[in-house]
Amino acid sequence: MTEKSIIQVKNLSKRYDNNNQILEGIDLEIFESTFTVIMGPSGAGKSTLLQNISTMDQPTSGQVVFEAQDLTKLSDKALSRFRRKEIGFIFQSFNLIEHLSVLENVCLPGFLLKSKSKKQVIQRAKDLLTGLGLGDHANQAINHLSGGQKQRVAIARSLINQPKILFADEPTGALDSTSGIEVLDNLTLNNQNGQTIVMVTHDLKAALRADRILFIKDGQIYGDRIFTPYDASQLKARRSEVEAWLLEMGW
Ligand SMILES: Nc1ncnc2c1ncn2[C@@H]1O[C@H](COP(=O)(O)OP(=O)(O)OP(=O)(O)O)[C@@H](O)[C@H]1O
Repeated sequence: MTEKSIIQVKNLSKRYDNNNQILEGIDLEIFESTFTVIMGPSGAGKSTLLQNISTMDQPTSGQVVFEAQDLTKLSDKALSRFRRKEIGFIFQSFNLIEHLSVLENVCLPGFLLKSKSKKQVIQRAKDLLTGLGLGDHANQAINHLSGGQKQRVAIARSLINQPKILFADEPTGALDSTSGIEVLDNLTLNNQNGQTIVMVTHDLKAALRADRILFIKDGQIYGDRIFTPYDASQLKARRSEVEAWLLEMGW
């Protein structure tokens, strides 16, 4: 695991309008090229934490620092550019645009960022789709794809602008087991190539891919454990190790 910090979360709290305190005084660092998984009981605040770290939502108090900038202080315009340029996001429900083709979906964030020519964006999109086994589907309509294919399109879209961090909220939650494994294999491969990933999941198979697991309980970080990087040949031993720790956490 590298020790270069990419995001620092300082004393972050989140309270919704109905006044419930969801997250309380979270301090956390995410390190470059790591694969961090966030687990914990339903309603513990996992997605809220992900949304607040990734700037999809604003904390009630505290800081989220990225390259010496406090993201909670950015203007809407700066925040919007930050999101396009520096982060990718994958959702359980894919969030693809149904009336655009596969290729158009993947290219869209690249066209919006405008840091590369259209030709370069299209070429990168095609390369990403090929790498994800979707090279032959570029011109297909989204609604002709399976769930697993849709999630792989979403991965390609999330990577189009070479984000510093990829956030994923239950990316395998709506998939059958085989498609889920394909998506996890793609995420693992990207991580092995240096992509920093932070993923919320309930799925033990997904959690096994992590080199760090945060366990959230009652809006706080209850457990934070480093594991060796994922190695498919050591799956059985890893499963026992992760499962034992999660049981200790009360999973
Ligand atoms: N926009 C919102 N307004 C009010 N309360 C909210 C909002 N979003 C989430 N909550 C509440 O915050 C708490 C934490 O929700 P969150 O989705 O972060 O939990 P989670 O750990 O991801 O749960 P799950 O595993 O069930 O998805 C829950 O009680 C939820 O009802």
